[in-house]
Amino acid sequence: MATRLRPSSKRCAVIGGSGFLGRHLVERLVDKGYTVTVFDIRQSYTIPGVTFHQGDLCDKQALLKALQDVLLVFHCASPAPGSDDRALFHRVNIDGTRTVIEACQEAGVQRLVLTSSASVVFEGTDIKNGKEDLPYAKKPIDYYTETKIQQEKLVLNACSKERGFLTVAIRPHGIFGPRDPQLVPILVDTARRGKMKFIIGDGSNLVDFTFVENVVHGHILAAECLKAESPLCGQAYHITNDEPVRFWDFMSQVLVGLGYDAPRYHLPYWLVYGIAVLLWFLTLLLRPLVAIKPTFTPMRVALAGTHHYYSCARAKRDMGYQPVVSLKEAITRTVESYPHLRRDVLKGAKS
Ligand SMILES: NC(=O)C1=CN([C@@H]2O[C@H](COP(=O)(O)OP(=O)(O)OC[C@H]3O[C@@H](n4cnc5c(N)ncnc54)[C@H](OP(=O)(O)O)[C@@H]3O)[C@@H](O)[C@H]2O)C=CC1
Ligand SMILES: CC(C)=CCC[C@@H](C)[C@H]1CC[C@H]2C3=C(CC[C@]12C)[C@@]1(C)CCC(=O)C[C@@H]1CC3
Repeated sequence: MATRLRPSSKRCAVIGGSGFLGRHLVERLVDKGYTVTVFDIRQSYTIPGVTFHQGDLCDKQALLKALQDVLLVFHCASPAPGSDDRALFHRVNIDGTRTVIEACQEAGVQRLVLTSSASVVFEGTDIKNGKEDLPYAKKPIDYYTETKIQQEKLVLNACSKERGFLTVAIRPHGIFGPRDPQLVPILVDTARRGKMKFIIGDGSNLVDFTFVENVVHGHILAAECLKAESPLCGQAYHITNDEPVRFWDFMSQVLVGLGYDAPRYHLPYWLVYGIAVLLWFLTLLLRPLVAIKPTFTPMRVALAGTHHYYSCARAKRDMGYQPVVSLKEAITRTVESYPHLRRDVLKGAKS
């Protein structure tokens, strides 16, 4: 007679495990001896021992198949923040997250760790050493932020010690590192089109950029500390590098590391923001005729020209979090991981 083994606490599923953060998380979990199942709309790699389930997280039946015998779930799937598709954000981040919660509860999952974002409190104005008790943004700066807020509320409100279903949300900020499809590639593309000459504002604004391995470390610590008697239940935690840096110094270090010039000329913040808003309206008006994707969206200008850095004191206190990779080492490793984006290599490929 076949005997069914009891699900192990080292068995977990990563929803969004094919993405940038998700894949780093999967790799670390495997290193730590976890048995990992990935659920994602696409499969972008293979790792021996990791099981892949390709499907849409809005499909409960597909999720239920992937969550069999799983006690711990990481949910780090989301449409890309750069997409301007409100219906898609709503469907995946809000309706889809509701489906994830229901599927977890039906499958007997005990712990759910959500990747939220520190931007849930960002309204486009300065945040200095922001704590988790800041109110959610009343006027979210884009559809991404609007739906990340709803997503986080859904997950935290689902936490129930009575039902044995515990939840926690990790709020990283400005994740970067090897294989990131956003920050470095967009930066290099902007520089190659000659648009990275200008500093928006006076250049003194401090920002958190968080190395992906620190974000992964925060997620795993949260999962391992999430117990019925722990303070983590139903709470949100900032996870950063704990080394706020001037936005334009960070950008310059990455650009110079890859052989591009650092931005030098200053432009007034409100002028650039105003132009970005005008361009955004224009793209909306022209959308039926042409699809334009402006580089400087109001969101990016706000992120580039304001202070936005967060305290991770709560994560230090409740889960003993400390960044495992310093900002200096993280930038070096990131720059080294993009040899194909170096100016000399791209120039050579063109000629
Ligand atoms: N990058 C950053 O700076 C920050 C990110 N975050 C959060 O971290 C998480 C991970 O981000 P990141 O790794 O950068 O993003 P990625 O886009 O690299 O990863 C997300 C993954 O989820 C997949 N996915 C999207 N929609 C669905 C769906 N309906 N069903 C199943 N899978 C789906 C994506 O597939 P596909 O690529 O095909 O869409 C992708 O593989 C997100 O929740 C994001 O909001 C928070 C703070 C900062
Ligand atoms: C001004 C300019 C063109 C800069 C290029 C870099 C930007 C693409 C990044 C700088 C800050 C980044 C960031 C995010 C995406 C990439 C940047 C805009 C997020 C919006 C990703 C999703 C989040 O949850 C918050 C991030 C904040 C920082």
